[in-house]
Amino acid sequence: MSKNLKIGLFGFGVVGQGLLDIIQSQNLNLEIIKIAIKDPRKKRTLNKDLFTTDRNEILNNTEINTIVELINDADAAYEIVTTALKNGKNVVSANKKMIATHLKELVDLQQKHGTSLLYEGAVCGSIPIIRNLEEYYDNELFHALSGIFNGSSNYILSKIFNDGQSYDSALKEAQDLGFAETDPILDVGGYDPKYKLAIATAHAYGLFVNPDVILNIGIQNLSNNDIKYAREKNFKIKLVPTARKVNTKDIVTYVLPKLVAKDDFLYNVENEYNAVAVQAAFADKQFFYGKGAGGHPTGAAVLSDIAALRYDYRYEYKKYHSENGVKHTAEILLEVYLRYADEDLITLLEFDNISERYAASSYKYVVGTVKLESLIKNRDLLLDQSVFVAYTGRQIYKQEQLSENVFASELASL
Ligand SMILES: NC(=O)C1=CN([C@@H]2O[C@H](COP(=O)(O)OP(=O)(O)OC[C@H]3O[C@@H](n4cnc5c(N)ncnc54)[C@H](OP(=O)(O)O)[C@@H]3O)[C@@H](O)[C@H]2O)C=CC1
Ligand SMILES: N[C@@H](CC=O)C(=O)O
Repeated sequence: MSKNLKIGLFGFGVVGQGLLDIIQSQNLNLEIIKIAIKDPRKKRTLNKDLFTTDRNEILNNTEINTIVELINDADAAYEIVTTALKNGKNVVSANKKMIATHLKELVDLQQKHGTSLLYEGAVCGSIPIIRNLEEYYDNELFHALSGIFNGSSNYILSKIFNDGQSYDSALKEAQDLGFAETDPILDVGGYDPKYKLAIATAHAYGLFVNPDVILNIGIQNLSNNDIKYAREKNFKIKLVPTARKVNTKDIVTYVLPKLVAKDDFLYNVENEYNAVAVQAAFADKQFFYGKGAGGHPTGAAVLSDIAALRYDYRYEYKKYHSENGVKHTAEILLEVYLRYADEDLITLLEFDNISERYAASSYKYVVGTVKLESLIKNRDLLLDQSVFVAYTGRQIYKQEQLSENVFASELASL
């Protein structure tokens, strides 16, 4: 029998409103009892009696059995979600930063209190990737995932590459359309896709990676020279998170701008659309595509989670509980395009090999292979405005990795 859901909603912004629009357009067996917001002076589209600024009015209300958390404050979201789970309430959340940062604790809390936390809307908006990773793919056979996990930065890059728009005006549009985070450096700096990557990695491999150890380089330093370089070689630039097994136990993760060629799955993913390309042993490549930001697409994913709670659905984290011995590594060589100003950076990064070099007074770049560990070690220098890094898509394997047949086939993929 399906449960009658009595909902306490936190947040009535882009996603909260989007969810309400969808709920109001359908005849669903659920009821929103109360909505918590932050600013009591804001004009609302619903009766003011439905709103509160006191979170305990919802968290301590015994009639409410389901919390839907859609606020833009990760610390407050953590307090709300953990209290709700401890109080025996099931939770749906779209807060990727909060979930990625506290995932292990949130899994333990669900187990301890017999409650369920679902978060499909937190990763790639409307694309049902978490339930697919959780239910469909076996760990041994899952090789890699990558894609476009951030609608705002993809919107900006699309406007730049397709319409010749400026970075600043495209960012402003992404903000006006409700795609961007409150602080847009989370989007353009690659933090938001990093949180999403950490969550996806947990469901793909059973590996919980602290987002702080994942390298994220964003598009905030993109210059006209970088755009010209990419255009001349018929590439587009996309911001691409990747998680990949480099042998049977080691998993590498990173978020980097990528030079994307016409035959890449991601080349035609534009605007706020997201995509996830998956590589598994026998299924080979698969591709998920859909809107990754915006009130209605994200609201649709949130509603799908709410509906799943009616039937007591919960993530079982089977790969994590199987203790499969997978671990995180940064021991990998990547080929990158690097624009720079200071020659010392080239020395510090200890390039393994440089295949292309250009130096004029106002524009210098190299293309070469570098250890991911070196990029991580020098991350602060890579964030300087004079620097832009983009992955070319070539990953160089060590001889022992190549000798494991099953992974050698991945050389030219994802
Ligand atoms: N926008 C998008 O496309 C997507 C967003 N997300 C995630 O969904 C969440 C919500 O995003 P979005 O709707 O865009 O954000 P908005 O900024 O549009 O709305 C945030 C809402 O949270 C409320 N709020 C903030 N702090 C508190 C608090 N302490 N207690 C109660 N309410 C609070 C605000 O109240 P008030 O109205 O009073 O200001 C507002 O209603 C974020 O975690 C975001 O990362 C996920 C996928 C896509
Ligand atoms: N700011 C995010 C919103 C959805 O997660 C994005 O742009 O993708």
